[in-house]
Amino acid sequence: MSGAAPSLYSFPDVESLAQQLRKYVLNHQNTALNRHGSFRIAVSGGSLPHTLAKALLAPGKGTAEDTPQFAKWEIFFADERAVALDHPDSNYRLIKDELLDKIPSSLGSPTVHTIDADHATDDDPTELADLYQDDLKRTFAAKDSIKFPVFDLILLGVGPDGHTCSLFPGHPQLREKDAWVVGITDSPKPPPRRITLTLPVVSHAISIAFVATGGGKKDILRKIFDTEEGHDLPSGLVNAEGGDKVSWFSDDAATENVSFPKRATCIPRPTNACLIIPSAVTSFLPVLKMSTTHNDPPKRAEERSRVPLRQPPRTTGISSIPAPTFANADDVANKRKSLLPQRNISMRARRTEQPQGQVNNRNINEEDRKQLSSNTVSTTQKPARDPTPLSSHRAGQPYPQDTMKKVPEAGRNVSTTRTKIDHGSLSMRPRSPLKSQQNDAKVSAPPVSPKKTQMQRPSRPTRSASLRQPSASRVGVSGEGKGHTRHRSQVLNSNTITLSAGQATRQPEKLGPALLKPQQRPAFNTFQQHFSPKKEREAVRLSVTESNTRKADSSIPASRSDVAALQTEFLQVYLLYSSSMQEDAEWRSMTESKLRKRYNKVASAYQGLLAEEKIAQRQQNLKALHDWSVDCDNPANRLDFATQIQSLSQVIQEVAHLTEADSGRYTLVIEAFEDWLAKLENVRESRREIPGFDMDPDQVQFVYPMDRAWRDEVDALTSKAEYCLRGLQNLALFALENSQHADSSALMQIARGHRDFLILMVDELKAMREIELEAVTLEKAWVSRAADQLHTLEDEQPRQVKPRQGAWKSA
Ligand SMILES: O=C1O[C@H](COP(=O)(O)O)[C@@H](O)[C@H](O)[C@H]1O
Repeated sequence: MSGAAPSLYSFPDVESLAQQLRKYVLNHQNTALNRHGSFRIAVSGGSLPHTLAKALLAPGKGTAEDTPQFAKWEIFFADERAVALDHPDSNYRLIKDELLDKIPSSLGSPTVHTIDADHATDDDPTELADLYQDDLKRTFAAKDSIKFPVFDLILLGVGPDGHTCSLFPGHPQLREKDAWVVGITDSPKPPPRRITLTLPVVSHAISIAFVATGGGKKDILRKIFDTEEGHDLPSGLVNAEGGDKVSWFSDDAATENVSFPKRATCIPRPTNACLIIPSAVTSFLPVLKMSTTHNDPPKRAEERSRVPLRQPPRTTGISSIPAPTFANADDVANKRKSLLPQRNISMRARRTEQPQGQVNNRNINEEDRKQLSSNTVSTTQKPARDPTPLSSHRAGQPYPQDTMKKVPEAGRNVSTTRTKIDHGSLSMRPRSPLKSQQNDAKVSAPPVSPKKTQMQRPSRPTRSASLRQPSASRVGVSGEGKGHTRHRSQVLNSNTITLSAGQATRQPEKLGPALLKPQQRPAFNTFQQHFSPKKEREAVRLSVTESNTRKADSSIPASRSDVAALQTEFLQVYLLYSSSMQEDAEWRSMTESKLRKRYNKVASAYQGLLAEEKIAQRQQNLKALHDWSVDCDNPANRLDFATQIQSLSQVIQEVAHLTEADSGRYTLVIEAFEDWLAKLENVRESRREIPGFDMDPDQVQFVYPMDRAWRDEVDALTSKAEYCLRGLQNLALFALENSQHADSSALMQIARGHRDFLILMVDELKAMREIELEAVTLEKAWVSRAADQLHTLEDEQPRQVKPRQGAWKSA
């Protein structure tokens, strides 16, 4: 159980939902392709295919990120009805009609994993489920045993009863802990026989998305998200198990009754936090230890280590080196244990005995294996673990004639991609685990599943030259004095020896006895080459006694073996770097998601408080209004309730007009006064700088009084404000000022706010008038003093020029 909550997205309509779903799916596609080169998705039936088709077939932006790369898709079914593939109830047929048949050829064809058509109508769907599980194993556990497959994305629907996949409320299959796929015969929704992925498989997916639209889903969504009961429903269990890996894409009609916090936009989860490795590097990158997802619940760490790692490239050459997929010794030990799902014995009691053909197949495989061993693996040979003819087939490509047969067509000319397994042919299809164990007891042949430990290792001479191990004769052929660092497993210690070609001599202190017989050096395996933990390294110093080819450029590695070793170094550094990058990205995304959750929690708590506050405020207002109206009935009040309300509303309106920014009358008189005050300050400042009356008379500045219009306007506004104030103060409402309800009501606060504002307005208007009068008086005094001083001066030193008449005289 993850503990974190799923995301519930609610969009106004299916169109906007489809847009976001497209982004979400393609985001997962791109991440998956970067991680392992294919996109492994499971889809449901019901209403989902229609919405999915709307999302994926819509014209995109034309960018690579916004383009479905169907050729790299592996489509599985989250559940399937046990009916023929062309039956109207078939989920395959549904997705085929809605989506597959409509994919433009330019986007490629997905590989679609259908149920086995031959068993689709069996009375008991157990075999059908097992065969589908086998198909999953071929994709997810081709190389290694794993506990559960890890889908890149599972798209689910939800029924009105809360079922998802074909997991129905209260059904015993909900408790399945080991099997990947189970059959049911008693589905409450027709048809009764079905197969379905199990709950642990669903919850192991990297991401899980439900698509639920329309008013028909509103009750079940409310139940799932808002009630205790909903947590036990199959879809509620997916929420609980998947936690924040789960996203719900719904429309407003479906979420109408849900109180659980909804989101209106889908923020794509940073699933592409993984390092994007250039394809040039991945082509020879031995393994990228991939954390399946940063969302895996921590308690599954042990399981996580078993999930399939990066798929090996399918080409040979340097990329054909078998990639070890276990990071440590424990894992290697684990590898020997079967982690494949073990079906509960009682459930399997009904199963028929393993047909004899299975044993034959094993013999054939064994023969085949021997033949493979005797062959030299060429650089163009397919790796032994590559899909056999039984592996899934790409839509649109021809099927191998001998290993499949066409599935009946559902009205259109589309062939299914399910391969038909011919038990008489060379079959590597692993049986279900229990069967395998039973057969292992009967047959001494090795298990059919091509486990890596049993696989033919490509013979060294044919491996790509660039990664070929240095042969004894090549060890010494290194750059002149340019030994490079190697892992100890690569370095052959010896006393000084002259190599067979007589070309290089090792320094005695660097070489151990092992090099005395360099040819007996244990065969180097590719696991060591790439995965030996970095050991203490020593530079191999070579004293080259003869070099006919390396003189030109000592910076170029001496031989292919040097190149191989350098590549190894590079890859190890690269792996270290990439894993630290990935850890960092995972940490960031985890922190981000924690923060987001915390933020959402606070935000939704705040929203809740606001809503409560609103309700409380409304009640207080109603109460205050009521009390006010009651008070108005008091004969002491001259005005009736209606008149008082009107009077309050007039005041509110008047104040709003007067104070309007830029054009309100009160605003304008204030602005004019502030300008005048600024000039007054300037004049005073200039007089402070040149004290007394020493100033050149032409430079003298004077303070002019405000004009008459301004004074009249101030007086008029003062009267208006006083009038409004009187109107307000006459309201009976203020008699309730100390009453418990009315006092804190918005109504009272508004009335009180206006009253206080008007009081301040009157005060301010009066203050402006007084300041202006005082300033003018002071100015007159200053001018008269200046005039007196001038006369005195003139009497003492008669001047030629009489001072100009002061402008103040005109004031
Ligand atoms: O029977 C099924 O129903 C569910 C829900 O279908 P919907 O039409 O209500 O969306 C579906 O997810 C499942 O695949 C299908 O088999």
